Amino acid sequence: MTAHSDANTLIVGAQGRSTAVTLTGDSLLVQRNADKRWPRVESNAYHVLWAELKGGLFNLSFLARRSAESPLALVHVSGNVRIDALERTASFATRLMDKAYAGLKRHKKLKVLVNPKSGPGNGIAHYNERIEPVFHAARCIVDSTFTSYGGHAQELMRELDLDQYDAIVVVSGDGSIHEVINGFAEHRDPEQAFRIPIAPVPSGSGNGLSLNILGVQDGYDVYAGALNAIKGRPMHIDLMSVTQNGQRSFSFMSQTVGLFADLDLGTEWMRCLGSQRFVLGYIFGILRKTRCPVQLSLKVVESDKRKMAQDLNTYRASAKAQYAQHSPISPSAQAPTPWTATSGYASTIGGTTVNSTTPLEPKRPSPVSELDADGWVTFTKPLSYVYAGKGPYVSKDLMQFPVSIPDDGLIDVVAQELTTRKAMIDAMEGSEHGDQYWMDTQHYFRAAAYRIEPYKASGCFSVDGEGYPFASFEVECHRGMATVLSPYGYYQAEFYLPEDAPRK
Ligand SMILES: Nc1ncnc2c1ncn2[C@@H]1O[C@H](COP(=O)(O)OP(=O)(O)OP(=O)(O)O)[C@@H](O)[C@H]1O
Repeated sequence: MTAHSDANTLIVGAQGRSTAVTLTGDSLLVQRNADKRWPRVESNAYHVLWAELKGGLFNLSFLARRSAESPLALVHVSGNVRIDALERTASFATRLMDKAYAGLKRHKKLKVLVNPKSGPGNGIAHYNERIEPVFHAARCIVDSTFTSYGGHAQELMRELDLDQYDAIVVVSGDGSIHEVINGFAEHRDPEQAFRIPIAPVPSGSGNGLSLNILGVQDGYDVYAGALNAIKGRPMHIDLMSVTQNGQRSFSFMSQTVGLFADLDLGTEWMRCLGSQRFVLGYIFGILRKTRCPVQLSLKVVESDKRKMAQDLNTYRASAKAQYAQHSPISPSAQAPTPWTATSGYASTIGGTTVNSTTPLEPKRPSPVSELDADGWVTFTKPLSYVYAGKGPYVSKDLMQFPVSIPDDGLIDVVAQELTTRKAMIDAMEGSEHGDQYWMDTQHYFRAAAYRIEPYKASGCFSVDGEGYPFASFEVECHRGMATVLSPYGYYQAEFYLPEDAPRK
């Protein structure tokens, strides 16, 4: 063992089997000379779940990676402390805990919902074997429910006792998150319910929210999701309300008709394949090359792709700075081009800046009609699909909304023109990085609202991956309405202007 006993290092355990724990700034190094498989474990204070001296025994639990690309693993260290080292050990544990929970609550009260049927059906095993041990190590107070049927999570959230919990942890895919927000919306005090943060722990097929919050490396890692439930800070996100046949429901991630709805809802029988089912469904859909039988109308706020990418980077820089100071992310402070119902809107369509009172003068042939008296335009080209939502990833293979901002009060609406099979196959290349965003046939709008009117009776309509009737609907955005926990304070997805992109 190379560690020596200085102010930053604690040595515990019997000689020959001792463990040295070194805390330098926020970095944690654990050296275990008796552990031949993983003798040197590097981590940091954020990943520390608990450290304490109890009955002459030092205990430390934390998450760590074997290498930069590895998933997280749960590590427990414990060792006897000599009587003459008790005081020093106690103060080391206190210092480590103060760093580990700087600005954060300890002993969080968590309501955990586990969907046993999500994705390949691993929810219960994930929970028992990996997630619950993390909450136990962090001394959280946990109240867990394994959902028994579709709609169960929504019922529970509708009746939730709001004073009882610090966060709602959802061990599932996006369908159960959809239920949680709709349960909150039906609560007798919805405003208060939506202030309780939601922490997704991925065990579904798409896990879009988890990917957006934790990033691609950690978005499928249940340890990272569990840690975020303990250590993440509240981040406000917009919700979208979908009104159809006089009924309103809420969506946190996406609404889609055409190719992507067909592949999402039409591949339920391939659930055991995890996210691979979406890739197969996409290929089947391209081969069929069906026109999406709807009319799309929008209240456009922005459609200049370069400007939207620049806005994203401005937003991220500001969110990073704000989060670094441990301040909660405020919905009003950072979003560019805020839209309010009373101010009208400024927008760029086809590269020309317009506002709600000036007629459109596009430089390129515009893909939309002229503004009507109420500020709506209609998309005029034949469609392959419409995909609208918030948050860059809808699954690990598809960054559908690369420039999305969590709380700008605007919906990102993608209208994909019907184009050649080759172009659609080519669009798969780099779609995990959002490269399809730059396709000329992919029209991308930031909209305050949009409307879909089918002109055929049959088709698929998916909201957050759940099937809805194929009938007219309208979507509005509700700024910063829900709260999630986040380790970063912004969607964890990199997206660049083509000239700024790092070489792959
Ligand atoms: N015990 C249960 N039996 C059957 N269905 C359930 C049960 N518990 C929850 N559900 C339903 O399972 C549906 C799918 O769950 P979920 O979205 O979590 O997984 P997924 O579809 O695999 O993931 P993703 O949405 O990320 O692709 C939800 O709509 C939920 O209503």
